[in-house]
Parts: sequence; structure tokens; C-alpha cells
Amino acid sequence: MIPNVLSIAGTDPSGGAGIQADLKAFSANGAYGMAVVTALVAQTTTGVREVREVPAGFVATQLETLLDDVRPDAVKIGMLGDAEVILAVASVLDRYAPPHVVLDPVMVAKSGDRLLAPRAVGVLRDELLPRVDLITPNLPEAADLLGEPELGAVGELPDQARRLTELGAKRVLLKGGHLSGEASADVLVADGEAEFLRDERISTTNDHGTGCTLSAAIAALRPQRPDWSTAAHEAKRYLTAALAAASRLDVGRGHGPVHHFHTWW
Ligand SMILES: Nc1ncnc2c1ncn2[C@@H]1O[C@H](COP(=O)(O)OP(=O)(O)OP(=O)(O)O)[C@@H](O)[C@H]1O
Ligand SMILES: Cc1ncc(COP(=O)(O)O)c(N)n1
Repeated sequence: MIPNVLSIAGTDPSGGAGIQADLKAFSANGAYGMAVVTALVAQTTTGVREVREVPAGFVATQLETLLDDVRPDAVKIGMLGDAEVILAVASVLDRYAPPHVVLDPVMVAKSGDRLLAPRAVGVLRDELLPRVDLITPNLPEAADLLGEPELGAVGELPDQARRLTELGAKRVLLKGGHLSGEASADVLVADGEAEFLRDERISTTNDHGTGCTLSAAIAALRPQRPDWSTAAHEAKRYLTAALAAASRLDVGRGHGPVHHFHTWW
């Protein structure tokens, strides 16, 4: 059976990040995609112009309406915007207990615009992080969650990922995309064990939504694969291929999107 996978995230009218990217990544990775919107974001490849948050009560109503009818096989959580929305999502997770929950703790867009209120970082860390199965922070997000300086070297990733598990996260995929070097390396830590996910670094400015794509692909693949490690390695290979295929796109003047291609045609 095709897995039903839910994205809880903000929007991107240019289709490169957020809900729009998640739905494409779900489809390309063999899942049926569903989406609950947390924030309407006026953004494109060049940056964010304005954010309108969806009231927390209505995020909860969207989730309850869906979950009373459909049991998802996995959930990906992205941009939440503020503390009230975080608490609403945490409470729905408690009541419905969906399997395979991935949290991409989105805080700042590639353009530098904030997508999470600074005072909500502690709420995300204390209330949501312990309730999910995997978190996928980038380096600034990991530093913010831990109150530590941002890492500058690949060799430091495993220890910082382990410290994030000490905050209550069951598994951590710490993304090293902001580091330079020939390879693009991330680290997955679960049960104290660390393994690297390495792939070639693609030379491109079409890198808008890479983090959204990786976490969405993991959520889509997890119900179809035996464990988190297999799903994460395969999602990473998918992302690298989508980054390479981005050279076939001509979308906008800024950081263009990756290309979520389907192989049947
Ligand atoms: N040029 C690249 N080539 C290959 N992989 C890359 C490249 N840039 C980033 N990645 C990979 O993309 C994923 C996302 O990495 P990154 O650390 O940039 O996360 P992010 O900042 O959350 O992404 P975004 O905010 O753009 O959605 C990681 O797996 C990273 O290794
Ligand atoms: C709704 C939403 N969610 C996440 C991102 C992060 O993606 P990026 O860092 O590539 O801008 C974004 N820009 N918009």
C-alpha cells in the first residue's frame, strides 16, 4: 500500500520550500502527500516579503479534521512560526500518536529572514523535540537549540548531534550543508551511535528548500524502509540527485529550487 504522509509547514508560492516542496518530495519518493498549513509566507527565490501566521486553534482544527479521518504513516513538521502553534501541534501529537514523526526545526530562511519567533526556540526544544522520532537541524539551528557557538568543521558534528539527543531528541540528523568542502556531509545519531551520510557537493545556487526536501523524503521513505538509517541514506541520495537536476530549471533570480523529478517519464 502507498503510505499516507502528512506535512505540517508553511507555504512558499515559488514552490521551492515548505509545503509545496514537501508534497513534491513525497510524490517523488512513492508516498501520498497531505498538508496542514501553519503560516502563509509571501516569499520567492529572493527572500521573504511577509508572513501571516495561521491562528494556533485553526492549525489544531485542520489537524483534528484530517486525523479523525486518515491515519498518516509518517509526519514531517517544518515551519511552525510561533510558540502557540508549537503547543497546538504538540498537543495533537499526544492525542493521535502518529508514527514516524520527523521535525525540521525551521528557524531562519536561506535569505536570512526569521521563520520562528526567537522566544519560541525554547518552546520548540522543551515541548516538541522530545515528542518526535527524528530532528533534522542545520548548524545554526543546532547551535540555537543548545545555546552553543555554530560548528565550523565536519569532525565536530557527531558530538554536537549527541548533545542534541541529551535534550530529549530520540534521533538527530545534523546537516552540514553550511560547511564548505568537496563532500556534503551530515551525521545521524541514534542510541549514541553516529554514522555519516556523505555525498558529492553539487555546485549550484539552486539550493532553496534543500532542508525541507531532505526531511520530507525521509518521512516519505521511512514507512517503506526497514529503519531510519536506510531511509535517511536514500533520502540524502534523492536530495543530491534533485540538486543536480536543478540545473534544468529556470525559476526566479535568487536561490532557485531543486528539481523533484519523477522517473516514469
Ligand atoms: N551544494 C550541495 N550539494 C549537495 N548537498 C547539499 C548542498 N547544499 C546542501 N546540501 C545538503 O542539503 C541538506 C540540507 O542542508 P543544509 O545544512 O543547507 O540545511 P538547511 O539550511 O536546513 O537547508 P534549507 O534551509 O536550504 O532548507 C543536507 O543534506 C546537506 O548536506
Ligand atoms: C515555509 C518555509 N519553510 C522552510 C523554509 C526554509 O527553506 P530555505 O532555508 O531554503 O529558505 C522556507 N524558506 N519557507
